[in-house]
Amino acid sequence: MGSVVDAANKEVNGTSSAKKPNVIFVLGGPGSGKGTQCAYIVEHFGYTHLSAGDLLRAEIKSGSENGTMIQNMIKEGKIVPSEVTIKLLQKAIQENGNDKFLIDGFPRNEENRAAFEKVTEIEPKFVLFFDCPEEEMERRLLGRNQGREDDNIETIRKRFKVFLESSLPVIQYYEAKGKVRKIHAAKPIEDVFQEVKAVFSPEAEKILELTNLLTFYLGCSLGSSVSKEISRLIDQECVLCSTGIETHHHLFFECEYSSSIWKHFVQAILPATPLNVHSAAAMISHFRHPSQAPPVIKLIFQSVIYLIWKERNARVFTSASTSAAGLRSALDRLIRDRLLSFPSPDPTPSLLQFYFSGPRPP
Ligand SMILES: Nc1ncnc2c1ncn2[C@@H]1O[C@H](COP(=O)(O)OP(=O)(O)O)[C@@H](O)[C@H]1O
Ligand SMILES: Nc1ccn([C@H]2C[C@H](O)[C@@H](COP(=O)(O)OP(=O)(O)O)O2)c(=O)n1
Repeated sequence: MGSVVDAANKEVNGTSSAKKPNVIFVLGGPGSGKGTQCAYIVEHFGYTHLSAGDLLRAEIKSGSENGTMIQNMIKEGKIVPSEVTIKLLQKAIQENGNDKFLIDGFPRNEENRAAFEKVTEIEPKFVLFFDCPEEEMERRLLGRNQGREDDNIETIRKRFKVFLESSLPVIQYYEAKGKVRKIHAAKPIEDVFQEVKAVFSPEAEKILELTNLLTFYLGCSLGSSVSKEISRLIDQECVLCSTGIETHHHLFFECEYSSSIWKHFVQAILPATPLNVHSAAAMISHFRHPSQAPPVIKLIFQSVIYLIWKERNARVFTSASTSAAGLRSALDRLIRDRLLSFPSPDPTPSLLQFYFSGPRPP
């Protein structure tokens, strides 16, 4: 049976308990510079580069039974069936000792994306998207000079069409999940890499972690002003307790002020004070009975995270502050208002009645 932490990992990352490699999808139109930048990332950040196109071309060369089919599809600028490409990617991942991969040129359509997720249960950490105008990509492809059969103007135009119709929707899918890191790719190689480097910096990692955390709890993707504000949340003193460094873990879970808010719900509704993002997620996913519990618990988590974040911002920007007791009352009101707007489930008691079986603020 999986542990609570396993379940939490699954809830947060969409992965099962087995250690999954860290995957970044590298997407962009043909000739946007994906392969070129991947080589730099490998050198600077220790990733292994897997190019779906290179794996397919190697498969043609190897004389495999699929070779002719793959060759014909590439010549036409079409996308090879997912099962073929995914098998090659899986094999390459398994044969490699590394645990972090740049998967370049994949997923190229919705079928690629859904099949990869289903087969591997891997959710990318983020998607690096090289945004480049068509004229520039065309110029680069015509000058690429690697002897590729598909770098001729007729096939290039077909590949552009496939990119717009099939690949852009995949990027939009990840955009809605807050996972796309867009790079302006029309600049000289070194300048593009400066932008890429910023995405891989330790600071960016912390921002990514916190953005994912807030997106997960608030159940929506975050606006750019929130993302900008999150980027400030690094290595400065916590404004709620003034005794710790304001990492996301500290701010939402460890801080005395925040943990006193969580404690308010312990025993009656929550089994314990959540110590971190994983235990919080595990609590949500493990409360299956009674049926009223999961939505109420999810709402409690969203509301606590939301109000702690709001309180933190009020202190940073307006110097106004609310005591922990005041915040607990505001929280109680917020939760009751939200529960009143939920449709009543059958059978009774309602979500609100379930919530009232918990503690009242002092
Ligand atoms: N920023 C850039 N400016 C000019 N040429 C570039 C740039 N990035 C890549 N190239 C060149 O453009 C061509 C296509 O780049 P490549 O990395 O193979 O693109 P992709 O993998 O996206 O198809 C290559 O010949 C490469 O040397
Ligand atoms: N996921 C993928 C990736 C590439 N392919 C095929 C179809 C693409 O036109 C070719 C070339 O892809 P590759 O990523 O090497 O090159 P470009 O980004 O088009 O320059 O390979 C595929 O069918 N499925």
